Amino acid sequence: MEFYLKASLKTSADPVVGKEDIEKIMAEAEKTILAKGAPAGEGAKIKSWSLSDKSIDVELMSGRYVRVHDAVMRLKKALAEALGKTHKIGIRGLDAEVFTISVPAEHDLKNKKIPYVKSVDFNDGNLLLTLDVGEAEMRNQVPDRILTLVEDKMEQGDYGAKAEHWNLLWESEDRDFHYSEDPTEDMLKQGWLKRGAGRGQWIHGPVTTRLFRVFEQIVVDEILAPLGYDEMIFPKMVMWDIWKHSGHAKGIYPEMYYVCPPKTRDPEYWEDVMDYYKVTHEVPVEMLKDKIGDPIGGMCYAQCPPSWGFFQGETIANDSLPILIFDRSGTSHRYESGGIHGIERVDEFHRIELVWLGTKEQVVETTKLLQDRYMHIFNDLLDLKWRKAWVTPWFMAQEGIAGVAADEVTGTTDYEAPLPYRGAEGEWLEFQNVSINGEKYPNGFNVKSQSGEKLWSGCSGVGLERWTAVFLAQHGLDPEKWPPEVKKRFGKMPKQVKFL
Ligand SMILES: Nc1ncnc2c1ncn2[C@@H]1O[C@H](COS(=O)(=O)NC(=O)[C@@H](N)CO)[C@@H](O)[C@H]1O
Ligand SMILES: [Zn+2]
Repeated sequence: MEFYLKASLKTSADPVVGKEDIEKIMAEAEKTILAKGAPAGEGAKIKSWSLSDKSIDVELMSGRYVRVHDAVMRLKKALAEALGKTHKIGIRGLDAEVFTISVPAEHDLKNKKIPYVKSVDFNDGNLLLTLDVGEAEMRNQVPDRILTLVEDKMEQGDYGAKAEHWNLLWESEDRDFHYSEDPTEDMLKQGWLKRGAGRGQWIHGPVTTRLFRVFEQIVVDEILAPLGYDEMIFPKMVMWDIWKHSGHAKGIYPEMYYVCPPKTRDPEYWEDVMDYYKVTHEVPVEMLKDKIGDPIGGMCYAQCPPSWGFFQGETIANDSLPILIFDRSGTSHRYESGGIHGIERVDEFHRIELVWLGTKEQVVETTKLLQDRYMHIFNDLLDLKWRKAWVTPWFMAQEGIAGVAADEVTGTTDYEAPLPYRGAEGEWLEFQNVSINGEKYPNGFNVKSQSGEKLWSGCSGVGLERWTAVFLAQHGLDPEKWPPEVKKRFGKMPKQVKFL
């Protein structure tokens, strides 16, 4: 896999006066700034460079490490310092004249309409993507996301691009990580958990269960109690009708777990199945197919849709608004992409789902209060390296729609964190999100307000597997090394079952 960039760094005056300094930087760069963060020899390379009377033109190449768009920013910084200080020449901007990514691929992409991708050419086992990106896109990791999107397609088969929309909102300061193992591997070794019998399913022992409950308690103590959220229990088997009103019925099919009832409770009807098992000790799945009814819906997927059945068709008194509720009553199930994953990507997961509804002002205010509380939790209690990004609203992604919502307020903020064991350029993991869903659900479920003002809603999904994956990936498995607020709540390590 190879990145190539031909860039022109626009200078405020003819850079030839700084030729010596530029030569020095270009000569050393591959060993210094373009090598930082990469395994030996895998940094970015300078293929060529030259000066025009108003720019420094450079050709860069790279593999997976120090990608050309990161490399050119590092070069720009070094050149700007050198030229600025001694020659009072500024670097005005950066034009990417040619930006290509070549990826090994078995086949061409079916859907070539990917944002910022000018062309996709497939020949002899390679996909050549020609990008049309500016400095902002290069800073916002757009090329990385295009690569991830294309690699995901390779891995999952190219079933239509849900082009990701992603814009960095905020990032915490860097932290030194003293641990860089894959926490799932470590937890398996220490017997904290075991893989369940099902795909992407885990059995949590006393230690990880304790950690889940510590995180849950932090959410209760720091958010739900102080901000006045009331607990409810949302149904966990979701009927088609709910997903028709929520919009999931447009696109949920490839990733949901379906639920079918028996055609009848009459035991005689099932006698042949039971006899078959008793004789063969095999479950006659083929026979079952004719004896079960049509799927009535599926297992909980997004967690909030079934709550709207409580408000559907109602008019809500003004003094009941804003309504602040949450649910942690059961599991969510998604038929996730193939391959063996750690606990960061599972088919059965545990989430606290917060839902709030009211007028637009009330929802925007509630969301802001919530974001502030999360900022406190991740900076002061969990002590994480993390960031927030504005992304395609979760409900659009789940309906297979790309892009962003109509207005600039409606949308999803993804909370992401690096997993040190994935390496410096490794993909960050989304560990929760906060969304303003606009009028979508009150409209979808026909919910009105006494004042007649349009109702808005928001929701936030706190994934306990994800919090745990991020927390342990950054802090390791030794409670002595955990931030005090987590260590205190965790208490004494539960006794471990000893397997001989
Ligand atoms: N396969 C999975 N494994 C573990 N956690 C998951 C998985 N899928 C989603 N989650 C958790 O659930 C959170 C919200 O999921 S979401 O699809 O992004 N958003 C929604 O469904 C919204 N209804 C808010 O919950 C994610 O941020 C993540 O923390
Ligand atoms: Zn939700």
